[in-house]
Formats: sequence, structure tokens, C-alpha cells
Amino acid sequence: MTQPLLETDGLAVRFGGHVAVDAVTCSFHAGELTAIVGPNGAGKTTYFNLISGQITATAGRVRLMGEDITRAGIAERCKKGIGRAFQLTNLFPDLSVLENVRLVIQAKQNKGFSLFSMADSHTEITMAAMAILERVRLDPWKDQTAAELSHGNQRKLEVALLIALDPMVYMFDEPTAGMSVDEAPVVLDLIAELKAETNRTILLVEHKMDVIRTLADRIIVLHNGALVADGPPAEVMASDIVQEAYMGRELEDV
Ligand SMILES: Nc1ncnc2c1ncn2[C@@H]1O[C@H](COP(=O)(O)OP(=O)(O)OP(=O)(O)O)[C@@H](O)[C@H]1O
Repeated sequence: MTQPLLETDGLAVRFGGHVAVDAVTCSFHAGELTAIVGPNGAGKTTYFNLISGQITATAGRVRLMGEDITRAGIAERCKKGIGRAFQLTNLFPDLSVLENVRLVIQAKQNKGFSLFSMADSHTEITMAAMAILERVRLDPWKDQTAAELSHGNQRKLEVALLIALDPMVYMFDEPTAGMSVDEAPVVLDLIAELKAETNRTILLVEHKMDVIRTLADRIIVLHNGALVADGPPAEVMASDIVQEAYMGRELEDV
């Protein structure tokens, strides 16, 4: 089997006496979209934080393409190819939508990444940014400030910034949360496109069963911080451990 893009090996973090992520060993491969599910407080966000570098593990390892990045900070992981959907606070609220995307392209270019290395002029960066905005259907709002956007459009801008970053590992935390029924499909279609066209790996924390069914190749289930199920969606959802113990009711409720 090919080398995983991303691996966590016995990854754990303890907050005081509470083990929030409990020795999770898991590999993620190129071209694969994995949904991470589990009841509230299961450790999904904490596992994400350990991968993206928001918090540091108390035990275990994170490896990106074989390289140990367990001790790397957020910026270093980002530079190496871990891209987490920008939260609202990562946007520059007073800059235009276009400028936000241009800044990410420029930052990536300055760090020697290849995707936009040909875009060496102001015009070319603007054209690359516009192409991304068209993809996420934000081009009509290009001159508005990020702060002026609706919630749904701000989420689309987060996706646009991630596409501009073009990481090896795309991380989405409930990407359609708070979106209207009209807006959510745009973001879901984009994630499906990313999956189809890139050799990246995509991680998705998600509660909505329909989203998981549409997008996921694989589901991993966390419970009390531990990995308790891992496999194709139909198999995992039908498993006794998921149905009986915790997931069935929660996911059906959605
Ligand atoms: N910084 C922290 N300090 C102390 N405890 C924390 C911290 N972050 C998370 N926890 C605890 O770790 C556990 C896992 O939380 P986490 O937010 O990762 O769960 P989750 O699966 O993402 O839940 P949800 O679906 O509600 O977002 C919870 O019991 C939470 O209270």
C-alpha cells in the first residue's frame, strides 16, 4: 500500500485528568475523504486541533508524508501542507473578498509553493483569485469586505481561502453549519470537486448524515476520545457499536 499522506500514531491529549483524545492510531490516504463522527464531546475537534497544531499532543505522533510534525506549530504545519478551513477570525474582515484570496495566494507564492509560482504579477494573482471566487460563486461579492458578507458567503470565502492555499490535507469542520438550504449545496459540491480532482486527503468533522452519505469514502468514529470504528460508511453506520452505543440516535435525529 502507498504511504499515507497523514498518520496519527497513538495520538493523545489529556486536559488535567481528562483524556480528550485517547491513543488514536489512524492513516489517511490521497484521494480519500474521511468523515470523523461521534457524539458531542467525543474528541473530534480536539483530534482536529492535534492534527492542525492548535494544541500539542501529550503522547503519540502526527506524521505528514512520513515526516514527524508532532512538535511543529500551526504555521509550520500549514506551510508543510495541512490546511484547515479558515474560521471567521482568520479572515481579514476589513479587506475585500478579492484581497483576502489574493493575500493567501501571495503568501503561498512567497513560501515557494508551486501552484501559483507562474503568477508573478499583480494581474496574474488577481486572475488566479478571481478564478477561485468564480468556483465558489463569490465573484459577485468580490469588492465587498469579508465583514459585510452573509454567514453563508463567509463560509464560502473560508473554502476559497483553503483552495488558494491548496494544502495536501484539507480539513473541514462542519463546513455547512449555519448555512441555508440554498447555500449548503455549493460548498458540498466544491468539496466533492476537490475530492474528485486532487490527490489530497480530506478530513471532515460532520454531524449531518446526508452530508456524510454524499461525500464520505470512509467514516471513523470517536467515542470518549478513542477510535471505536473505522470503515466504509454503510458498514460503519450499520455496525452494532455505532447503532447501539451512541451514534444511531444522534445521527437519526439530524
Ligand atoms: N482546552 C480544553 N480544556 C479542557 N477540556 C477540554 C478542552 N478542549 C476540549 N476539552 C474536553 O475534551 C472533550 C472533547 O471535546 P471536543 O470538543 O473535542 O469534542 P467534540 O467531539 O468535538 O464535540 P462536539 O461535537 O460537541 O463539538 C470534551 O469533554 C471537552 O470538554
